[in-house]
Amino acid sequence: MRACLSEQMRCADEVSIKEFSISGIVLMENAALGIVKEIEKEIEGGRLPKEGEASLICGTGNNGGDGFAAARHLASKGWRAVVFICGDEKKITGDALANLNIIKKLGIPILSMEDSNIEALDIMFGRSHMIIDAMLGTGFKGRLKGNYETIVDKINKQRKYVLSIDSPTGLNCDTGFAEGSCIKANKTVALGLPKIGLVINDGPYYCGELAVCGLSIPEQAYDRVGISRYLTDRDYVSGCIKPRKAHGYKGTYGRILIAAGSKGMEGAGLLAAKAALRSGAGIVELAVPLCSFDAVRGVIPVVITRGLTDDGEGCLASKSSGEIMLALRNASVFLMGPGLRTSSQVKEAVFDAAISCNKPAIFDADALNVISEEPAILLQRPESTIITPHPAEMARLMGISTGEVQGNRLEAAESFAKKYRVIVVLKGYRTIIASPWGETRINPTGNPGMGTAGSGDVLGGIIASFLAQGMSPMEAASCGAYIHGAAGDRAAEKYGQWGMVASDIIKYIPHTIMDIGGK
Ligand SMILES: NC(=O)C1=CN([C@@H]2O[C@H](COP(=O)(O)OP(=O)(O)OC[C@H]3O[C@@H](n4cnc5c(N)ncnc54)[C@H](OP(=O)(O)O)[C@@H]3O)[C@@H](O)[C@H]2O)[C@H](O)CC1
Ligand SMILES: [K+]
Repeated sequence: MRACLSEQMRCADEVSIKEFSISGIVLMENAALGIVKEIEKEIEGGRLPKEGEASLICGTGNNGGDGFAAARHLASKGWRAVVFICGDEKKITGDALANLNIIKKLGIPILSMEDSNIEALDIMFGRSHMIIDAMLGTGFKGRLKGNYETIVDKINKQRKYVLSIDSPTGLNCDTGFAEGSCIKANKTVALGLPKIGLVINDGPYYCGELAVCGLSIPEQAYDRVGISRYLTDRDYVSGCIKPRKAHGYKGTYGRILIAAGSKGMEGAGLLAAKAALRSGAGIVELAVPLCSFDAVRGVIPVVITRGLTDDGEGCLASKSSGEIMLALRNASVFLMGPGLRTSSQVKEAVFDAAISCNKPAIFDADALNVISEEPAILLQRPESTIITPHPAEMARLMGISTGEVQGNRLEAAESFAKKYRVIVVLKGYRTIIASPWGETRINPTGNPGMGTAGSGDVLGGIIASFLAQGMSPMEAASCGAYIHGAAGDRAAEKYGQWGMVASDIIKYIPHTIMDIGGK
């Protein structure tokens, strides 16, 4: 599913209205129907009573208009809807005014700043079973002004069920950060497309559950606006995980060469190798420095192992790149980096391999740490190269601080991907997958328990595996991040976020793939 900026949503709205003749009042009506449908799901799930009192807190823009229309539909379903208008009623125009006039005629109680003391809100909220936040949506900018901050704080204090229309009031829909007070919703119904700020940074925290109501805006409208950021969803992943061929054999599912490890860091390559096999790769060969060879040989019987010349100090020697190139002749995909450590010889080996390898490749961990000394080396690789940095590695690659990366995750990943013509998988909360051609995907799965040693090695293995099985690099990176996160979510259910370790993520890869439709 696509995700967009507020400005892009406004443009898509305009295209729908002007070019496809879907009038604004139709969009607003669809919004109201979609909101009520989501409320009905909450009733079915026992999170709301069948009928009760709903307080709809409406702003003077179209977000408020959605609230007026939703009040009408709720009233028709037996709810006692009470509307509170924040701000100057005279500012209400267009479709929002049309809906306000309807609810006035229907006799739905409407309170406004003029005839109601703001303190009366506490009594109103106290009686309510549900508070609907229809104050501000995509029109909100900066920090809450006027009475909004007080009202938002009052709503949050109530601890009632809160549903936000389009966006929690106070949240910047583009950045996913709130500069001041912000509604903490139980559910947010995004209209049209989810805005980027709802799915990154603090957005998911304020949104609660995220539902999307399409409003009948056609895909052509989004194409016209050029929206090329996506939230990876289950349907996308299950579409990429194709049934295995009846006549397939191990060679059909690719052969991966993993160059990894150093003395004492043998686990990294083993985790990547096992994750690759558990996600369907045909053959996996693990190449480690000779000094680590005995520690990996036979640990996973189904993994082929190979020793590479070491530097006598526990790491790869620079001349190992020739041996890597030999091994790569049989491979369809190359993964380099987990546990290599950094040294000038490792750097030479990585650079030689990066320049000489013409197979699809993934560079991870220490391979990225050495590449960060001269990132331009990536320009010598084919465009399909994937890099999987965590925020500190991304910061090193870009020569900025980790804080700067985390404050602008999307922009960091996208600008690096474009500049160095690689697919960037920026790990962390809501992993970003950015391509050189402008397509970006945000991954919704995963949990804080995945911040554990070896978790990134598992991700590298899964991506390599999907690549080896024929997915495009963008699909492999996006589906890899999704399956890794979803397997991590299962591991967290079983062991808890505190207790789970990287090998637990691997344990749940097969079930996660089966669940998504892979036989
Ligand atoms: N997605 C769609 O296709 C549809 C969306 N709809 C809904 O419309 C809103 C967007 O409506 P819009 O009127 O453009 O904007 P808002 O209602 O979100 O907000 C406008 C008001 O916001 C005030 N504002 C802005 N910044 C602040 C602030 N920092 N503090 C307080 N108030 C603020 C602004 O007031 P000014 O005094 O600054 O002018 C406006 O009054 C979208 O989110 C959907 O809910 C359609 O209904 C259907 C199609
Ligand atoms: K809102």
